[in-house]
Amino acid sequence: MSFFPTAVQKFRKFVLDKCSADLGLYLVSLGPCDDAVRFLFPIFAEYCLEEFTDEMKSFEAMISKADLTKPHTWFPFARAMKRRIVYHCGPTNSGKTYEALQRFKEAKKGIYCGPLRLLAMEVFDKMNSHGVYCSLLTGQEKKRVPFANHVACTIEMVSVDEMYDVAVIDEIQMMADATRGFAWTRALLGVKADEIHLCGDPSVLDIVRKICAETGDELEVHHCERFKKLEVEAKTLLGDLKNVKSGDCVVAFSRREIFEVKLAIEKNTNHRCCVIYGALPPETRRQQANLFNDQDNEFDVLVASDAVGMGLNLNIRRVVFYNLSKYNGDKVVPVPATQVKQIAGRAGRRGSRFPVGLTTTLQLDDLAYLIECLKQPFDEVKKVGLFPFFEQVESFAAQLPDLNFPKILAKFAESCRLDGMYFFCKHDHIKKVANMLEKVKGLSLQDRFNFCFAPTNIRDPKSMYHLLRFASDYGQKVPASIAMGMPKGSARNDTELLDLETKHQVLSMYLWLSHQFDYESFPHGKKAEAMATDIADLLGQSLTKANWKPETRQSAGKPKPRKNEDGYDRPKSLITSYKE
Ligand SMILES: Nc1ncnc2c1ncn2[C@@H]1O[C@H](COP(=O)(O)OP(=O)(O)OP(=O)(O)O)[C@@H](O)[C@H]1O
Ligand SMILES: [Mg+2]
Repeated sequence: MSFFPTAVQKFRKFVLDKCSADLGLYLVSLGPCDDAVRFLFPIFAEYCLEEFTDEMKSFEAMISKADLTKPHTWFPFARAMKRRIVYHCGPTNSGKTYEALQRFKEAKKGIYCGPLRLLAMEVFDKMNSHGVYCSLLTGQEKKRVPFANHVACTIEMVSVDEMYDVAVIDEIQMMADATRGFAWTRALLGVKADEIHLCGDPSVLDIVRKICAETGDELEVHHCERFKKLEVEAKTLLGDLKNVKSGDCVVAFSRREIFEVKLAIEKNTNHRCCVIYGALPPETRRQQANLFNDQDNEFDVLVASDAVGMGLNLNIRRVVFYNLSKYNGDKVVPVPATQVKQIAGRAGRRGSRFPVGLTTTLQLDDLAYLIECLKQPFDEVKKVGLFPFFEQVESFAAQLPDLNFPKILAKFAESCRLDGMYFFCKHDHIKKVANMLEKVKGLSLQDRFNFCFAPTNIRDPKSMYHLLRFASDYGQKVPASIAMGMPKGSARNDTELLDLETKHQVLSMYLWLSHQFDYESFPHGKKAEAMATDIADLLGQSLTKANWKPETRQSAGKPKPRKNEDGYDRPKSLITSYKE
């Protein structure tokens, strides 16, 4: 409340003038404490209602517009339906998605939604190969298959207007995700399907039960067990990557370490390594996964980040943790147990040549933590994520005509009211983009809101530069060009590989914008799609032959340090542990 400081000042004067000596002594005896607040606050509120009637009315109007309580009432149509919810609950690799997809396949009209484009593509391919016409809908791709009554989409693209017989919401535990959780909460509360199949671990089972009690939906739980137990290999690799074996997936938690591990394994053993990490486009991750799964080639080891934790069908015999700590944006912390379990659980896959899964660590010292993580029960989630729709932000903004978009968002987050089961999702990405676009003219509030959801790597200056350029063109009603050349060939060093990653990212953003906004503003969608496919191929070729020292995005492009006598600058941490 902007009048709060004045109100406090006037109220203090009012109390000093009016209160009796005894009351004064009582207040002094209380001192600054909760009891004093409990005693004075109701008087202060009444005082404000008397003295600041208009201000209080507009404050009340503003707060009422930032009301995120009772989110289940936002979807009256879904509330009017009798929805049957089946929760396929279990650890990774326990057949949850498989079971749900059986019902999806049998449905007359069905929707599948998952956290990654990769998962949506996987279901799209699987259904069409089984003769079930299925369209694909992600922020970047819209593949409409004629006569299709099924659609596979990413969670953010779920329609809460379309009617379905069966809906599958995969990885439902992501409702608790600090940043994206709201997308799953919205899907669960709003999807109009008679039968909804949730797939996930037990961590959100209790809160789903509570939500169903509020929505009046019927809930059935199917507990799924791993087809084969995951076993820990206690002997570890004793710190030596020479002990890596065919079918291993070595997991490292930074892009640099991934390339160092690949370099070390290919230098010191006969194994060749595929590579999978988050900055890679889905097509390239799939290409690397197929290369690894294919037995008839020398690429029989996979080196991957936590991106391997979800979505890819990988025939992994053993997950080897190179280390169990990761940089969380400001410091290096132990990898959370839930993530360790998710990743370790990728080992052993029913129907693959490695049905029994093994997991271990490179270093003996890490083994105890791995075992501790695997033993840890799923911590019960107490709150799930929410984030306002544009309409809610718009009606809130109408109360604060002088504030710009970033300040409106901040005020909304500060003022909004939530029920106990929900939290306001973190939105650093949105804040950063909103602030950057402040200087762009010609954008409506809705344009700004929509641009904030574009898939951008906010830590990559080049990616942010292109987003700013696209938004500026849009604001000036100039058709946005791609303004990016095709690389001549695959990468010869890490700087060029990073550049390919960024280029693909920018094209993927252009595609997303071309679907989000109108064709006239982003007319080169087809060209962007073709370039993205070619770059994904170049990335796949580059990864297969990558044998260079990794850079970081910040250092990439800076003059390379002097080469030493044997012709290349040694990667610091890993190679030094091997005698040349
Ligand atoms: N009843 C079954 N018959 C044959 N194959 C199955 C069956 N259930 C699961 N599978 C196969 O086992 C593998 C793991 O199944 P699925 O992907 O459904 O597990 P999940 O619990 O969803 O795993 P994740 O947690 O990793 O998503 C898949 O390759 C799937 O095709
Ligand atoms: Mg699954």
